[in-house]
Amino acid sequence: MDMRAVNSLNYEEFIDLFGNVVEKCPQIAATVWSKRPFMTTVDLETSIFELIDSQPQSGKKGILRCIPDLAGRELQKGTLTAESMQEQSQAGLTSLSPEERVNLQHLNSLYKLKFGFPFVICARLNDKSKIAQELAARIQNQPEQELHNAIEEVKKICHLRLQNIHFASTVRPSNQ
Ligand SMILES: NC(=O)N[C@H]1NC(=O)NC1=O
Repeated sequence: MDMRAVNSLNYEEFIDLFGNVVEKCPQIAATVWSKRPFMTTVDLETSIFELIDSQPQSGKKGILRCIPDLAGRELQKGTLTAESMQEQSQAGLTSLSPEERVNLQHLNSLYKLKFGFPFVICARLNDKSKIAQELAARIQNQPEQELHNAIEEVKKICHLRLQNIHFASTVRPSNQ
């Protein structure tokens, strides 16, 4: 990523580019814009992670509550963000058998009932069977441990989304 170009973006352009690196939380990009200049993508990522970590428990839960369920209502309705759609489809969640879908949705509901936020996992680093396994295992955790786990997954998703933006802006067709 050309950091000079990134650092010269006004806040509207910055939010356009980075507003969804944390799903449906453009306020995070809007806040870290004030931390410019960033030397590297890692520097930008560190600012985002520090902001997430500095949130009180209620703020962390708020971030998690903006994330759509895996194989949930928004996938069925076709209303996922482009990023989320790509991630869920890469993990095989768009081609579940009816039994797999019912199982995932059932566990998702139990998880939400217990913790008050959705089950979050970086879909691109897992596949549908690993996701179902992790969900069944993590639902056993204590609330504090699980809030920590879920936030760490948000950071993995954010890291990969930042990398996508990085490559989209640095890789050019070979004939240019
Ligand atoms: N609930 C949940 O984990 N959702 C997501 N994970 C991911 O990688 N993309 C998502 O939409």
